[in-house]
Amino acid sequence: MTLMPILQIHSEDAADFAIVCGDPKRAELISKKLDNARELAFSREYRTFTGEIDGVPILVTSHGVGSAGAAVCFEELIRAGVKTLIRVGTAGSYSADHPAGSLIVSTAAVRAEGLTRQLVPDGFPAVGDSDVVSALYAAAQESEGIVKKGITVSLDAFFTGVEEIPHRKYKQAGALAVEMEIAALYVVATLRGARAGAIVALDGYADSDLAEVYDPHTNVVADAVEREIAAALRAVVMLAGQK
Ligand SMILES: O=P(O)(O)O[C@H]1O[C@H](CO)[C@@H](O)[C@H]1O
Ligand SMILES: O=c1cc[nH]c(=O)[nH]1
Repeated sequence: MTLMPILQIHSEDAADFAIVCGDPKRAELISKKLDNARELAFSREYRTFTGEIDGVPILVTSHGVGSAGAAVCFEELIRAGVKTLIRVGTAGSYSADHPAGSLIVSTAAVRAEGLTRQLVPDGFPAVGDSDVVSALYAAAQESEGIVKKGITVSLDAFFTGVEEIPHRKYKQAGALAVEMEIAALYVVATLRGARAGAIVALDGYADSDLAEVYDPHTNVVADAVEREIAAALRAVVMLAGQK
């Protein structure tokens, strides 16, 4: 039995599946959908619950905001024994075709952050596992509302400084939305031999042309978060059945 030094969970409590999300309160919300849910640890921004969905053991852990801290969470979950990680997050949209309340399943992420540059060479892709992405997309399509799958962008900066973030170019190249941790998740999972996927609920526009006041605390976003949680849990059950 090994204690993970930062998450403060023991390897004996690990499950094959983990859902990860930025917000500790969202981790608690997800835990309430599980059978036999129990809090394992709340260390720094990392809050971990254990439980079961349709008899499948699962962990839920919050990873905080930003790739560097999130990567610590992904690394320790994998070291503890987790084999499949699913991020359930929020993101800003690049298109009025998928406004706030829509869901995006991330097939791959643009590595527009600094953490993965310290892990792998330039040009190394941040790609989701095809089985996990397919299960998430199939599960999400069972829900109401707009669901798309495609490339997302992972940034370090949430608020801009004097440097321009090339949102327009990412959008013209085909990216659908922007958030902060999927690239780290996909690179860490690939490096460590785990598999990962991600689904995000859109909470507004990130594109400078479409930008609006950022307010992720609306009913539209809360409904979308509920739908993505349900989709992620359905995907876990589907993936567990494929073994
Ligand atoms: O809602 P979460 O999972 O935190 O995801 C998004 O929200 C945070 C920014 O508000 C960043 O962590 C970003 O990736
Ligand atoms: O990183 C993020 C997350 C949600 N919405 C955004 O616009 N950006």
